[in-house]
Amino acid sequence: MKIFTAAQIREADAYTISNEPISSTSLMERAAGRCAAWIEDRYTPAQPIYIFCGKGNNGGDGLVIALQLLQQGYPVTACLLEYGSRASEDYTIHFRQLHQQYPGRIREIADVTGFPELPPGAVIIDAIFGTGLNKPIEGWLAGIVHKINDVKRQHTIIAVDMPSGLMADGSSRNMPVIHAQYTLSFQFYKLAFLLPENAAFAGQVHVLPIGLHPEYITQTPARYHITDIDMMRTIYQPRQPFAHKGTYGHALLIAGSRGTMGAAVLAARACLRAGAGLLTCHVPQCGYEIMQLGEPAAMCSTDEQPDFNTHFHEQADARYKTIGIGPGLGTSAATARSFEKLLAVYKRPMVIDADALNILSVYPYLLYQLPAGSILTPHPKEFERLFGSTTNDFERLELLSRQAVRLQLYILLKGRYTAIACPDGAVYFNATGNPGMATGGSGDVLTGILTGLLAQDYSPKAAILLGVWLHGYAGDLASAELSQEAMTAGDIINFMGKAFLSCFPPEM
Ligand SMILES: NC(=O)C1=CN([C@@H]2O[C@H](COP(=O)(O)OP(=O)(O)OC[C@H]3O[C@@H](n4cnc5c(N)ncnc54)[C@H](OP(=O)(O)O)[C@@H]3O)[C@@H](O)[C@H]2O)[C@@H](O)CC1
Ligand SMILES: Nc1ncnc2c1ncn2[C@@H]1O[C@H](COP(=O)(O)OP(=O)(O)O)[C@@H](O)[C@H]1O
Ligand SMILES: [K+]
Repeated sequence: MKIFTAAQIREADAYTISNEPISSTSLMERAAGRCAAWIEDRYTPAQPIYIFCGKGNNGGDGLVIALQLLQQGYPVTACLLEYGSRASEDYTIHFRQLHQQYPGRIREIADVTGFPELPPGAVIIDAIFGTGLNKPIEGWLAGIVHKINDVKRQHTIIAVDMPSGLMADGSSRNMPVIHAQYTLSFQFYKLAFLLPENAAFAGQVHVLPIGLHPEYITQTPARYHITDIDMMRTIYQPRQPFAHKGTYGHALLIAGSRGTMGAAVLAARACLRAGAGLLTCHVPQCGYEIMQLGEPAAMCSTDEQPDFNTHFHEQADARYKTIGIGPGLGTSAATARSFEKLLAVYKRPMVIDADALNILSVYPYLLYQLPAGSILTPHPKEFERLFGSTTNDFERLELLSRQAVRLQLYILLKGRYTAIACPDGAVYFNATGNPGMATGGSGDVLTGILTGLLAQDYSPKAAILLGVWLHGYAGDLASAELSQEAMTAGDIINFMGKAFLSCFPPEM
């Protein structure tokens, strides 16, 4: 699914209005009607509801929601914020209707002392600002935002289209922003919802389709995308009936050292669970039995060194469809030297994670020797070590994308919505996963999955989109059965089978 900027969303609205055609008032009624229906599905008509409206079209949505809920018998109070701006045309039209039909339900607020006394359990609807926000909220309006946030533990806050105060496409650091539990976003995600610095604002995002014109959506290029199951179904390749293990590639995993062999075992198990035909793991001598017992289906090659890997470059020949390197590897000088020699001989896209990334941050010239199309999988700290720090998440996203283009690599910045930056400048956010995956070893599992998919001849981009999706999906299945607290990285591997079956049900 494409993620459009606020300006593109305005264009999509305008395109729909002139090409569907539909009046702008009716489009607002359609959009706000979807919000009202969402609320009606969840709350009985006894539910007190306070709708805070700004004077633009987001406020207009609030008025339409008020009208519709009042017609259904909900005790709604429309709190209209009178901050001096001229009201939008559609706001004015719906204000007149509300004023005619329910004058007693309107409350005009002209400063912070006008903030209403809320009855226990009242639901707050935030329709103050949407995509039209073009500067931070200031003055007494900011006071209203703080008042709403002060009661967020006692009242559910539902934001219409966006939490007010949040910029759709830029940083809102240190600005007053509504802390919503739910955001009902029209037709698209906004980029701002997906970045960790905004974690407190949007809450659970529900994207409500409002019938914006499909022609605009397909014809307009977007730089950012969010993955979905339809995309996965175009990527996934079912196995062939006459396949043999050679069909699905031989992967080499270079991982582990004394004390971190678990990372290597997790990556190995995940690689096989992702479907690799054959897997060889290169481990230090101390890891031989651990690996053989930890994953009997993997073959094992041992290093000259007892405690860490130093001679893996001698292994890396054309037999291997791909290489995954890094989990638990260690960063000794001898390991780094072997990595450099590996890069001189091995030219297919590989997966580079954990300590292999840390080696790259100490020897950054190696970044230029990575095979084109290789995949780097940093978490935010590893990313910072590699590419430096930024002042906000939007700048970091820009840096991520710039580096992927400059180095012609795929770079995954891991997190709640893992950002997948491609060499062509596009960035995909992954939609699956949950905080149960914030547990040691989850990243090693991802490395294994990506290596396993590359071995099967998925292109790097396909392997990443599918692999990150399945990793998060398996994590979601694991958390549903085991809880976010009790699940471990190994459970993500254990649920890979159910993830495949549920995303790609086999044809009977
Ligand atoms: N037909 C359609 O297009 C549809 C639109 N829809 C809805 O419209 C929403 C976008 O509406 P919008 O463009 O009117 O912007 P909105 O967010 O209500 O702001 C209003 C104005 O406030 C001002 N302003 C900005 N920042 C400010 C600040 N900090 N403090 C004070 N004032 C500030 C600024 O005006 P300015 O001050 O620049 O003159 C801005 O223009 C969208 O999110 C969705 O909910 C849906 O109904 C679907 C159909
Ligand atoms: N809150 C979260 N929501 C979704 N996914 C998460 C969350 N926290 C962590 N993850 C995922 O778990 C993995 C953690 O990777 P990483 O930090 O490298 O772990 P480790 O180094 O312990 O293996 C990443 O793929 C990340 O996207
Ligand atoms: K809003």
